[in-house]
Amino acid sequence: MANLKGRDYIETNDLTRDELDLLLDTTTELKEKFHRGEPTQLLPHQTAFLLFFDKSTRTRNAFEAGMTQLGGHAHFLDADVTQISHGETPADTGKILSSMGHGICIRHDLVLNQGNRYMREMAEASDVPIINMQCDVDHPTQTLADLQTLREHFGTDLAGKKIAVSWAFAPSYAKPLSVPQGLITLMTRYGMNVTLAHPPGYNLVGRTLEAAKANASGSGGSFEIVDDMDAAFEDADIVYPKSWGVYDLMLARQNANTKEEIAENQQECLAMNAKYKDWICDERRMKLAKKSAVYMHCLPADRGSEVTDAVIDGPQSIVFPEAENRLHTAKAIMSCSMRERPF
Ligand SMILES: CC(=O)N[C@@H](CCCN)C(=O)O
Ligand SMILES: NC(=O)OP(=O)(O)O
Repeated sequence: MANLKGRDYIETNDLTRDELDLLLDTTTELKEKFHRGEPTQLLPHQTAFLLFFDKSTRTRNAFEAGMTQLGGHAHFLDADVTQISHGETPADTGKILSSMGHGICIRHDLVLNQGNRYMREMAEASDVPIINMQCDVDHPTQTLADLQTLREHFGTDLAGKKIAVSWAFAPSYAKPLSVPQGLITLMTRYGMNVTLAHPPGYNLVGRTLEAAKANASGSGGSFEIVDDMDAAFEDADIVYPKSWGVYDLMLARQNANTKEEIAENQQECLAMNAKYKDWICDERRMKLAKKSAVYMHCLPADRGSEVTDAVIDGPQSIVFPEAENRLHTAKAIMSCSMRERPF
């Protein structure tokens, strides 16, 4: 029987199907109890540290409210106001925090080759579970909530469903690559037919593409890459259009040391994005998908650029139930990793 006590949750690909299913079943149980108003104090007196290198609305609040509902406390840490900003190492930070609490949750997503490595180094040194609240490789608490939302909508057998994970135009900022990477890696585990679409230059990290291919062949699903948003939407059951940054520029950020260099990198990325303003999810494109298709987005969405108001506020959109599921999955991940099997 699957048991995740003491385990890290850094990439969904680190877990077996049974372990992922345990998290999904626990999510369902916790969600039902939440809506019935029943207590779920599975982690009394426990502390989870929430360490953020980047902004958040959903993730922070899902983990903070979630930990309160589990009977424990979530302690928010802005990396900029800790000694991390003076160079204290992930190993030392992890050792200290794990001597004072029961779990460490981290968001470190903005630069390729940094966030995932940071979490792995901290995990190596710390005695408590490390939970990835978004890194450069994966956003596994988001994609688990997405999978939960799909199971609620379509039922637990998602094999054969077509999901279009497409790049979309955004003028706001160069968004991380981790959501599309996490989606193609996880949805292919569940036998889904995953189509990834993006303009040239918006490729994803190679090892996540390899994982998606391997996962699809292992589950009887499929994985393909196209350069045309319409083709991806054709006959899809699920569309998940969202923006992400230019691969080479996201990689080059590793060498950007000053605020000015990062701002320049951001401007170059937005200038490239502006070439593809027609990559928007609008009502015409939604008609290419199945009539029964659902629209998803991790949020925040750039309204009017990534998606029209008519689509995101329309009958096919499931973005708000999807966002609510961030709470229930966060609780499932914390309770399964920070104690014995709860149910
Ligand atoms: C962290 C960030 O700024 N952007 C995130 C939003 C949260 C994840 N769904 C992104 O679009 O990937
Ligand atoms: N979807 C998501 O992770 O949102 P936040 O960036 O607001 O946490």
